[in-house]
Amino acid sequence: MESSLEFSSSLTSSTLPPPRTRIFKIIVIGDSGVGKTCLTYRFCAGRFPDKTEATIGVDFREKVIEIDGEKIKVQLWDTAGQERFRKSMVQHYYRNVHAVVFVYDVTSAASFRSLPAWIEECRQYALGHEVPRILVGNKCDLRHAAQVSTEVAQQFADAHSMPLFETSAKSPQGGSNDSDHVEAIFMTVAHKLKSQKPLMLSQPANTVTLSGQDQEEEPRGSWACTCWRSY
Ligand SMILES: Nc1nc2c(ncn2[C@@H]2O[C@H](COP(=O)(O)OP(=O)(O)OP(=O)(O)O)[C@@H](O)[C@H]2O)c(=O)[nH]1
Repeated sequence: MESSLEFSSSLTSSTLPPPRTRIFKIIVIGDSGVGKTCLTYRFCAGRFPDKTEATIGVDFREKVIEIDGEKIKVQLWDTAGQERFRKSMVQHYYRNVHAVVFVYDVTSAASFRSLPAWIEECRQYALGHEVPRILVGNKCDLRHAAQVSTEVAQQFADAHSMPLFETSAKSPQGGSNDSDHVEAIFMTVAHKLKSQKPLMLSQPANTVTLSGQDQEEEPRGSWACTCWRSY
Protein backbone atom coordinates (compact mmCIF):
# COMPACT_ATOMS: atom_id res chain seq x y z
CA MET A 1 0.00 0.00 0.00
CA GLU A 2 2.73 2.39 1.05
CA SER A 3 4.74 1.75 -2.09
CA SER A 4 1.77 2.34 -4.42
CA LEU A 5 1.13 5.72 -2.75
CA GLU A 6 4.77 6.64 -3.26
CA PHE A 7 4.47 5.59 -6.89
CA SER A 8 1.40 7.72 -7.55
CA SER A 9 2.90 10.82 -5.91
CA SER A 10 6.12 10.58 -7.92
CA LEU A 11 4.09 10.02 -11.08
CA THR A 12 2.06 13.19 -10.39
CA SER A 13 5.12 15.38 -9.87
CA SER A 14 6.94 13.99 -12.89
CA THR A 15 3.97 14.54 -15.20
CA LEU A 16 3.46 18.18 -14.21
CA PRO A 17 4.84 20.58 -16.84
CA PRO A 18 7.91 22.43 -15.56
CA PRO A 19 7.17 26.03 -14.52
CA ARG A 20 7.93 28.44 -17.35
CA THR A 21 10.72 30.90 -16.90
CA ARG A 22 9.99 34.38 -18.17
CA ILE A 23 12.68 35.98 -20.28
CA PHE A 24 13.45 39.68 -20.16
CA LYS A 25 15.39 40.84 -23.20
CA ILE A 26 17.46 43.92 -22.39
CA ILE A 27 19.61 45.57 -25.05
CA VAL A 28 22.73 47.47 -24.09
CA ILE A 29 23.73 50.19 -26.55
CA GLY A 30 26.25 53.01 -26.79
CA ASP A 31 29.49 54.00 -28.52
CA SER A 32 32.31 51.54 -29.05
CA GLY A 33 34.59 51.27 -26.02
CA VAL A 34 32.19 52.61 -23.38
CA GLY A 35 32.22 49.21 -21.62
CA LYS A 36 29.04 47.42 -22.73
CA THR A 37 30.78 44.04 -22.89
CA CYS A 38 32.41 44.57 -19.50
CA LEU A 39 29.13 45.62 -17.86
CA THR A 40 27.14 42.68 -19.22
CA TYR A 41 29.97 40.26 -18.39
CA ARG A 42 30.25 41.71 -14.90
CA PHE A 43 26.54 41.15 -14.26
CA CYS A 44 26.39 37.64 -15.71
CA ALA A 45 29.78 36.27 -14.68
CA GLY A 46 30.23 38.38 -11.54
CA ARG A 47 33.63 39.77 -12.50
CA PHE A 48 35.47 42.06 -14.89
CA PRO A 49 36.59 40.16 -18.02
CA ASP A 50 40.30 39.46 -18.46
CA LYS A 51 40.25 40.96 -21.92
CA THR A 52 37.70 42.18 -24.42
CA GLU A 53 37.64 42.79 -28.13
CA ALA A 54 35.29 44.97 -30.13
CA THR A 55 31.91 43.24 -30.35
CA ILE A 56 30.94 42.10 -33.83
CA GLY A 57 27.19 42.02 -34.38
CA VAL A 58 25.97 41.02 -30.95
CA ASP A 59 27.05 38.90 -28.01
CA PHE A 60 24.54 37.76 -25.64
CA ARG A 61 24.68 36.69 -22.07
CA GLU A 62 22.05 35.58 -19.66
CA LYS A 63 21.54 35.07 -15.98
CA VAL A 64 18.68 33.55 -14.05
CA ILE A 65 17.63 35.65 -11.09
CA GLU A 66 14.87 35.24 -8.55
CA ILE A 67 12.41 38.01 -7.70
CA ASP A 68 9.63 37.40 -5.16
CA GLY A 69 10.07 33.64 -5.58
CA GLU A 70 9.84 33.74 -9.38
CA LYS A 71 12.81 32.67 -11.49
CA ILE A 72 13.42 35.12 -14.34
CA LYS A 73 15.95 34.86 -17.13
CA VAL A 74 17.62 38.20 -17.78
CA GLN A 75 18.98 38.14 -21.31
CA LEU A 76 21.48 40.91 -22.02
CA TRP A 77 22.17 41.77 -25.64
CA ASP A 78 25.62 43.31 -25.83
CA THR A 79 25.48 45.17 -29.13
CA ALA A 80 28.40 46.34 -31.26
CA GLY A 81 29.20 50.03 -30.85
CA GLN A 82 31.06 50.26 -34.15
CA GLU A 83 28.81 51.05 -37.07
CA ARG A 84 30.57 48.60 -39.43
CA PHE A 85 29.90 45.74 -36.98
CA ARG A 86 26.23 46.65 -36.45
CA LYS A 87 24.79 46.96 -39.92
CA SER A 88 23.64 43.41 -40.56
CA MET A 89 22.30 42.84 -37.05
CA VAL A 90 20.66 46.05 -36.01
CA GLN A 91 17.06 45.07 -36.76
CA HIS A 92 17.46 41.95 -34.59
CA TYR A 93 18.54 44.00 -31.59
CA TYR A 94 15.25 45.83 -31.45
CA ARG A 95 12.92 42.88 -31.91
CA ASN A 96 10.88 41.99 -28.83
CA VAL A 97 12.90 44.26 -26.55
CA HIS A 98 11.73 44.68 -22.97
CA ALA A 99 14.20 47.36 -21.84
CA VAL A 100 17.09 49.46 -23.12
CA VAL A 101 20.30 50.39 -21.32
CA PHE A 102 22.13 53.38 -22.84
CA VAL A 103 25.78 53.47 -21.86
CA TYR A 104 28.31 56.30 -22.06
CA ASP A 105 31.84 56.53 -20.68
CA VAL A 106 32.24 59.25 -18.03
CA THR A 107 35.78 59.89 -19.34
CA SER A 108 34.55 60.46 -22.90
CA ALA A 109 32.49 63.55 -23.70
CA ALA A 110 32.12 62.21 -27.25
CA SER A 111 30.36 59.07 -26.02
CA PHE A 112 27.94 61.28 -24.06
CA ARG A 113 27.32 63.51 -27.09
CA SER A 114 26.40 60.38 -29.09
CA LEU A 115 23.46 59.55 -26.83
CA PRO A 116 20.85 61.50 -28.86
CA ALA A 117 21.84 59.45 -31.91
CA TRP A 118 21.32 56.20 -29.99
CA ILE A 119 17.94 57.43 -28.76
CA GLU A 120 17.06 58.34 -32.34
CA GLU A 121 18.00 54.84 -33.50
CA CYS A 122 15.56 53.39 -30.95
CA ARG A 123 12.87 55.69 -32.33
CA GLN A 124 13.63 54.59 -35.89
CA TYR A 125 13.13 50.97 -34.89
CA ALA A 126 9.76 51.89 -33.38
CA LEU A 127 10.66 51.28 -29.76
CA GLY A 128 7.69 52.55 -27.79
CA HIS A 129 7.90 54.86 -24.78
CA GLU A 130 6.44 52.06 -22.64
CA VAL A 131 9.77 50.22 -22.97
CA PRO A 132 11.81 51.19 -19.88
CA ARG A 133 15.15 52.90 -20.56
CA ILE A 134 17.99 53.69 -18.25
CA LEU A 135 21.17 55.71 -18.65
CA VAL A 136 24.47 54.32 -17.35
CA GLY A 137 27.70 56.33 -17.02
CA ASN A 138 30.49 53.74 -16.88
CA LYS A 139 34.18 53.88 -15.81
CA CYS A 140 33.56 55.84 -12.61
CA ASP A 141 36.77 54.34 -11.23
CA LEU A 142 38.48 56.90 -13.51
CA ARG A 143 36.76 59.87 -11.82
CA HIS A 144 39.94 61.93 -12.01
CA ALA A 145 39.68 61.76 -15.82
CA ALA A 146 35.94 62.43 -15.98
CA GLN A 147 34.68 64.62 -18.80
CA VAL A 148 30.99 64.27 -18.06
CA SER A 149 29.74 65.61 -14.73
CA THR A 150 26.95 63.98 -12.80
CA GLU A 151 24.94 67.22 -13.02
CA VAL A 152 25.06 67.37 -16.82
CA ALA A 153 24.26 63.66 -17.12
CA GLN A 154 21.36 64.01 -14.68
CA GLN A 155 19.91 66.90 -16.68
CA PHE A 156 20.07 64.78 -19.83
CA ALA A 157 18.48 61.81 -18.04
CA ASP A 158 15.69 64.01 -16.66
CA ALA A 159 15.02 65.50 -20.09
CA HIS A 160 14.56 61.98 -21.46
CA SER A 161 12.69 60.60 -18.45
CA MET A 162 15.35 58.03 -17.67
CA PRO A 163 16.96 57.16 -14.36
CA LEU A 164 20.73 57.74 -14.29
CA PHE A 165 23.21 55.31 -12.78
CA GLU A 166 26.93 55.94 -12.54
CA THR A 167 29.09 52.89 -12.10
CA SER A 168 32.26 51.02 -12.95
CA ALA A 169 32.35 47.57 -14.49
CA LYS A 170 35.93 47.34 -13.24
CA SER A 171 35.84 48.40 -9.61
CA PRO A 172 34.54 45.90 -7.07
CA GLN A 173 32.57 48.69 -5.38
CA GLY A 174 31.16 50.04 -8.60
CA GLY A 175 33.61 52.96 -8.76
CA SER A 176 33.39 54.87 -5.50
CA ASN A 177 31.20 54.99 -2.44
CA ASP A 178 28.45 56.92 -4.17
CA SER A 179 28.44 54.82 -7.35
CA ASP A 180 25.96 52.10 -8.19
CA HIS A 181 26.84 48.44 -8.29
CA VAL A 182 26.54 46.84 -11.70
CA GLU A 183 24.40 44.05 -10.28
CA ALA A 184 22.03 46.50 -8.58
CA ILE A 185 21.51 48.35 -11.87
CA PHE A 186 20.40 45.31 -13.85
CA MET A 187 18.38 43.99 -10.91
CA THR A 188 16.58 47.32 -10.80
CA VAL A 189 15.64 46.98 -14.46
CA ALA A 190 14.41 43.43 -13.84
CA HIS A 191 12.29 44.58 -10.87
CA LYS A 192 10.83 47.33 -13.01
CA LEU A 193 9.96 44.84 -15.78
CA LYS A 194 8.43 42.38 -13.37
CA SER A 195 6.21 45.08 -11.90
CA GLN A 196 5.10 45.99 -15.44
CA LYS A 197 3.50 42.60 -16.12
CA PRO A 198 0.20 43.99 -17.48
CA LEU A 199 2.14 46.13 -19.93
CA MET A 200 4.03 43.12 -21.25
CA LEU A 201 0.78 41.19 -21.68
CA SER A 202 -0.41 43.82 -24.11
CA GLN A 203 2.32 42.98 -26.62
CA PRO A 204 1.25 41.12 -29.79
CA ALA A 205 0.57 37.43 -29.21
CA ASN A 206 2.91 36.38 -32.01
CA THR A 207 5.89 38.09 -30.42
CA VAL A 208 5.48 37.56 -26.70
CA THR A 209 3.48 34.95 -24.86
CA LEU A 210 1.28 35.66 -21.88
CA SER A 211 4.23 34.79 -19.70
CA GLY A 212 6.38 37.38 -21.44
CA GLN A 213 8.60 34.78 -23.08
CA ASP A 214 9.76 35.33 -26.63
CA GLN A 215 8.20 32.96 -29.14
CA GLU A 216 10.71 33.27 -31.92
CA GLU A 217 14.05 31.54 -31.81
CA GLU A 218 16.82 33.97 -30.99
CA PRO A 219 20.47 33.11 -31.44
CA ARG A 220 22.12 31.55 -28.40
CA GLY A 221 25.25 33.33 -27.30
CA SER A 222 28.42 32.94 -25.34
CA TRP A 223 27.22 31.71 -21.93
CA ALA A 224 25.21 32.29 -19.84
CA CYS A 225 18.22 45.76 -4.42
CA THR A 226 17.18 48.30 -4.91
CA CYS A 227 15.26 51.37 -5.91
CA TRP A 228 14.16 52.80 -9.25
CA ARG A 229 15.45 56.24 -8.43
CA SER A 230 12.76 58.73 -9.25
CA TYR A 231 11.07 56.95 -12.15
N1 LIG B 1 38.82 51.69 -16.15
C1 LIG B 1 37.79 51.06 -16.68
N2 LIG B 1 37.88 50.48 -17.89
C2 LIG B 1 36.79 49.86 -18.39
C3 LIG B 1 35.58 49.77 -17.68
N3 LIG B 1 34.70 49.10 -18.45
C4 LIG B 1 35.34 48.77 -19.59
N4 LIG B 1 36.60 49.22 -19.56
C5 LIG B 1 37.62 49.09 -20.60
O1 LIG B 1 37.14 49.78 -21.76
C6 LIG B 1 37.51 49.08 -22.94
C7 LIG B 1 36.29 48.78 -23.79
O2 LIG B 1 35.42 47.92 -23.09
P1 LIG B 1 34.30 47.05 -23.80
O3 LIG B 1 33.45 46.46 -22.75
O4 LIG B 1 34.93 46.11 -24.77
O5 LIG B 1 33.53 48.18 -24.62
P2 LIG B 1 32.26 48.01 -25.58
O6 LIG B 1 31.34 49.15 -25.30
O7 LIG B 1 31.67 46.66 -25.43
O8 LIG B 1 32.90 48.18 -27.03
P3 LIG B 1 32.34 47.62 -28.47
O9 LIG B 1 32.23 46.14 -28.36
O10 LIG B 1 33.36 48.05 -29.48
O11 LIG B 1 31.02 48.29 -28.72
C8 LIG B 1 38.25 47.81 -22.50
O12 LIG B 1 39.64 48.06 -22.57
C9 LIG B 1 37.83 47.64 -21.04
O13 LIG B 1 38.82 47.00 -20.26
C10 LIG B 1 35.49 50.38 -16.39
O14 LIG B 1 34.48 50.37 -15.69
N5 LIG B 1 36.63 51.00 -15.94
